[in-house]
Amino acid sequence: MTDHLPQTEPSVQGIPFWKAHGTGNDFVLIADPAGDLAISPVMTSQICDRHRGIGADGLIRAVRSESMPEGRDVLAFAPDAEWFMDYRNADGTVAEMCGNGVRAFVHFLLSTGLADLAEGSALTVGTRAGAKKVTRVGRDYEIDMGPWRKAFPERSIDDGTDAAVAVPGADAVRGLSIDMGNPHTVVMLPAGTLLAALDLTSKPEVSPLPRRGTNVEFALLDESGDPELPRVINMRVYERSVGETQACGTGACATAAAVRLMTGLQDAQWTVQMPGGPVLVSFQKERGMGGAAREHVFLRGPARMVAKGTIDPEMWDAPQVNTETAGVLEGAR
Ligand SMILES: N[C@@H](CCC[C@H](N)C(=O)O)C(=O)O
Repeated sequence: MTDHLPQTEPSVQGIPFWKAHGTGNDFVLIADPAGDLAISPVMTSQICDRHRGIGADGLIRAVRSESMPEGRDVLAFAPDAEWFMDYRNADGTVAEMCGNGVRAFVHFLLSTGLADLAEGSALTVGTRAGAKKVTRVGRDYEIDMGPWRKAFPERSIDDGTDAAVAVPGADAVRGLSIDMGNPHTVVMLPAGTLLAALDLTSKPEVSPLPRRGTNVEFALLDESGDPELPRVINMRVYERSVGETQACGTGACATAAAVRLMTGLQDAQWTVQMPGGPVLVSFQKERGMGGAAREHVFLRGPARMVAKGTIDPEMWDAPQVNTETAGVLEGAR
């Protein structure tokens, strides 16, 4: 595969970027095959700013796995993981994994010619949560997200929950913390709750809080679905280091896993309906392993390209502070 993309060193030409989304969870993507770009947290938050930047829930840098230390760690056990998804949240912090992001990432690799993938074939990508196998299925992508696990296996109480969650204007509710490579706490709301009425303009308080913080999902089982189709869970999410987003892929997987645990329903397939659209979450026992078979979660959904452009050098090369207002304030002295 040739690196035919425009050079991405900071320069008078600016930095090429692409924008894509998966069920409304949107990302700025930058190709940096050799891992030359130093993208600071401040730079990331400026790019993701919806008023002063391009605007996105996260920034994804596509780096060849061999070109960064976390990528080389993945290559040690997944030698086919040529590309690494370097994922940053909108506030500039690094995240281990992003389910919608992986779909957008693979779609980006294909759209820009950095990778090829025939219908029905799979590509392995590196992430901070390990290698993920992604299969192209029509206009969708299906990711083997690996096994899920309870974040606090010793802590669940009788109702299957392990955490208290508080949102403004509502009584504290109970949740269950699930590790999908990144952290999640899932609250299953009682039937009849109006999901749209939840105030997710500020961060829900979670106690105990998983060590690396948590994404918080609010889930409502849809009892009115067609029995011939996968059961539907309606869900909203408050993402760690971002805020409310239209959709969260790892969150959808954590939600389906938690709802199965909390309800005892053992369905293998679930539709998780989020404000940005539905994804399909499936559970499958790992094949061919000795000992206890672990259960893998599969996430299927779309990814779409939106735009491509150039980050202007005025922004890219700017000092990493808000000089814009600093100048005005200086003049007022
Ligand atoms: N939207 C993502 C998750 C992105 C990372 C998350 N905010 C975190 O900090 O863990 C998804 O689709 O999974």
